[in-house]
Amino acid sequence: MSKYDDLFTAAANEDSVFIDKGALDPLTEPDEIIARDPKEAELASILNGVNEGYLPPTVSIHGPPGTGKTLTTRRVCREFASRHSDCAVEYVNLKECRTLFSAANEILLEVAGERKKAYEGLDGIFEGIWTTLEEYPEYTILLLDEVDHIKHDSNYDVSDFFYRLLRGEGKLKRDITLSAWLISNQLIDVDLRLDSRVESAMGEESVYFGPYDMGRLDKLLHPRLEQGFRDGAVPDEVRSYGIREASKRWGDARKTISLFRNAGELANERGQARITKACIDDSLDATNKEATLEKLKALPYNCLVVLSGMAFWRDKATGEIAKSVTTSEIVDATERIRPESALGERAVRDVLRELETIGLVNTWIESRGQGGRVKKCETTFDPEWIGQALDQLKE
Ligand SMILES: Nc1ncnc2c1ncn2[C@@H]1O[C@H](COP(=O)(O)OP(=O)(O)OP(=O)(O)O)[C@@H](O)[C@H]1O
Repeated sequence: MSKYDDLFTAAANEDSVFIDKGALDPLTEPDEIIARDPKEAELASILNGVNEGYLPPTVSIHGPPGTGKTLTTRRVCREFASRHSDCAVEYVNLKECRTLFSAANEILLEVAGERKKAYEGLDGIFEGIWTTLEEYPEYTILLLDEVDHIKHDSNYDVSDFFYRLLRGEGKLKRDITLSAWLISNQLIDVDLRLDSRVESAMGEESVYFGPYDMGRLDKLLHPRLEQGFRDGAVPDEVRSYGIREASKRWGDARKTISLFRNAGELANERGQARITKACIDDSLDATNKEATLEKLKALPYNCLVVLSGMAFWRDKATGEIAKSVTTSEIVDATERIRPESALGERAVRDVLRELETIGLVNTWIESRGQGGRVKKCETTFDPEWIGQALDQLKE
């Protein structure tokens, strides 16, 4: 026997709680969309416009993460297009696009299979898009996913980008019918502060995907748990407990699927034939931490500077990171940690407002008698994770 035979024998787990772990990967496309019939009907009714000679210029598909926006919208649109030769659907995810130029180039790549060079500018890219779409069926639906990730950059303005997409000269000249479906966590015209000329060019249509309640999460998880786990590995009361906690905390299908997979891994590590409530509890903490670290790592630079400033001060007695700090303490800390990117009081307040909106920080005003009033803040998660997120970003 080679050392690898021993290695693989030791790694094999005859008593694993899993029989098909792939079923517990949220990236695995399910055969069926579950518990979203009303949303599928709303989307179908908008699509039916093709039969009536009209598609809205934009449709906003919004709602919190993991609520099935992408899965449902893509599936329903594709099924529709496969039944209507006068309709084409293209899907582009804008998550990794750092500039508006690269976002437009992603769209061009999807429709034409090529990218333009920087010197051709947005004009060149949009010209390429319209020339290609001229050859397309009468109606084109462009699904733009994670559209809230695009931001103003030093060369172009988001409103300008959308104006070209909706009312570009090349498009109007060729009489192209394009319906842009904007998938995001926020209502896009509010989030991106689009100007009024763009707002008036956008459609009114919007479809909201709310968080999943317990009943829906249960239905959604049922086939995955059946397929993923051995018979009896997830006792009924543990399954209900996990689903109840997941719906209370997140209402997010992706996180709930991961919750059960992590809990199964913990049961295996602990040599248990079944998942217990303790595995769910530990997995809830781990899933929460994982999700928060992901959120932190995706934040803009100034947000990370402010959070580092919050985690700078230590409690003298315990040595732990101070639970709450004032805005001037944050300003002071940013000067000490990163003098080159230190932030003033006003900038810190703006960033704190942003962090509070996305649920990472709580702020309040504290009265100090004669000393006046100060704004205080604390993180909604363990502040030690800030350092961990920064370390992961350096890796
Ligand atoms: N109704 C559903 N039926 C079956 N599986 C679902 C359903 N909703 C979500 N899922 C599962 O959860 C995963 C995440 O869903 P999806 O990507 O559509 O969410 P989203 O709302 O677009 O999330 P985000 O805003 O984070 O992009 C899907 O890949 C799928 O595995």
